[in-house]
Amino acid sequence: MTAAAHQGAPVRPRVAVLGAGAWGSAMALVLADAGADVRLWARRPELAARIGRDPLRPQNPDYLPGVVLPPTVSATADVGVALDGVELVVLAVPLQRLREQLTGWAGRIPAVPVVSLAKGVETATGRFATEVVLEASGVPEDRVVALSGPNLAAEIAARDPAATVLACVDEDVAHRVADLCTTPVFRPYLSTDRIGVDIAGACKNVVALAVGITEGAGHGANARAAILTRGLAETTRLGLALGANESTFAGLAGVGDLVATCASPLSRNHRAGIALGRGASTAEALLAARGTAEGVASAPAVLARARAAGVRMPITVEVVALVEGRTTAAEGAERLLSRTRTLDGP
Ligand SMILES: NC(=O)C1=CN([C@@H]2O[C@H](COP(=O)(O)OP(=O)(O)OC[C@H]3O[C@@H](n4cnc5c(N)ncnc54)[C@H](O)[C@@H]3O)[C@@H](O)[C@H]2O)C=CC1
Ligand SMILES: O=C(CO)COP(=O)(O)O
Repeated sequence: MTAAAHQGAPVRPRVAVLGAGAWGSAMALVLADAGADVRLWARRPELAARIGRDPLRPQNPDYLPGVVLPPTVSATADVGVALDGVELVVLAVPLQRLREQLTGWAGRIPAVPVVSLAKGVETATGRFATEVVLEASGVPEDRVVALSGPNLAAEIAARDPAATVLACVDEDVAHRVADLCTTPVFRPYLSTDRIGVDIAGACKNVVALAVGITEGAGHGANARAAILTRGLAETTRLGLALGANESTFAGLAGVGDLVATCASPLSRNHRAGIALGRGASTAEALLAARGTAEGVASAPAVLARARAAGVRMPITVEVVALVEGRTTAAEGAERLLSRTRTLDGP
């Protein structure tokens, strides 16, 4: 027993956040505010050193400029140090890099809940984020939790109020994770529809690109709302085909995240979409995003998954064509508007 525990001081749970980009760093702040000692793992030793230069005022200016993290966040580039004695592991690595990292950490992840923060589809396999976690880590399904919702990292790091969804097939595990990350301004809701939450998060990035494209092409609020709503309809269609619950798409991880991402200039996918709509190349749009815009890599994989399931996703089709340089925003809009008349809804 430590001296602190012996004297009755509360013992802070220890948690690991693996990935020190914007979202990993913001979640480290939330977990620390909720009472945890957080080990934030950065792939690059120089980033870990920069974050921890002043241990009383840790900062990650490259990803969260102007934000001082709580002193109970410590950074390391040694994953063994990060994982030592933790009650929770949070994965905050961009999706296209997640499998290689998890494979490298094989056998090192302790038997605790593992939370996946990524939103996307792996291009090589068509797998959604928690499917990659399950396959590459060997962690059983009842310990894998998808966290997703309207959660722009900069707003969370500024302690602006927000809600999110924690989805796990075992609701008790989602409750345990919620206990570790609830703060006065960060409120988790629970779900058992892990795959639905994953699908919603991946597809909203593609829809955010489409809304940005519409905006960049100079169209107004009506057009943007049409793309958002019909984007949600095709996302729901895919979800239903893959076994998700329809209600998930009407919740925080569905319409909630779409509204936040499609409305906010903080969204990297939104910014990339605006650039594409103005005629930028995909490479230029990725630079304009200033950070990971998962929708660009994920869109073709979402479409492949939809086609394999026999699901129509006309907006995603046009995003993919534009990202692959096969069409223009104007041609895409014309095709979408001239499609065969159909019923509203998914
Ligand atoms: N930033 C946000 O507001 C939110 C992001 N997300 C999701 O979280 C995931 C991570 O995004 P962000 O932290 O925002 O990205 P980011 O662009 O801010 O940072 C990505 C981080 O990953 C690191 N990285 C790159 N390759 C890596 C590798 N092979 N192994 C380990 N780390 C590597 C980068 O150095 C950087 O530190 C994405 O899937 C994103 O969609 C979800 C909700 C909110
Ligand atoms: O997922 C997000 C907000 O919920 C962040 O969106 P971007 O990845 O587009 O910045």
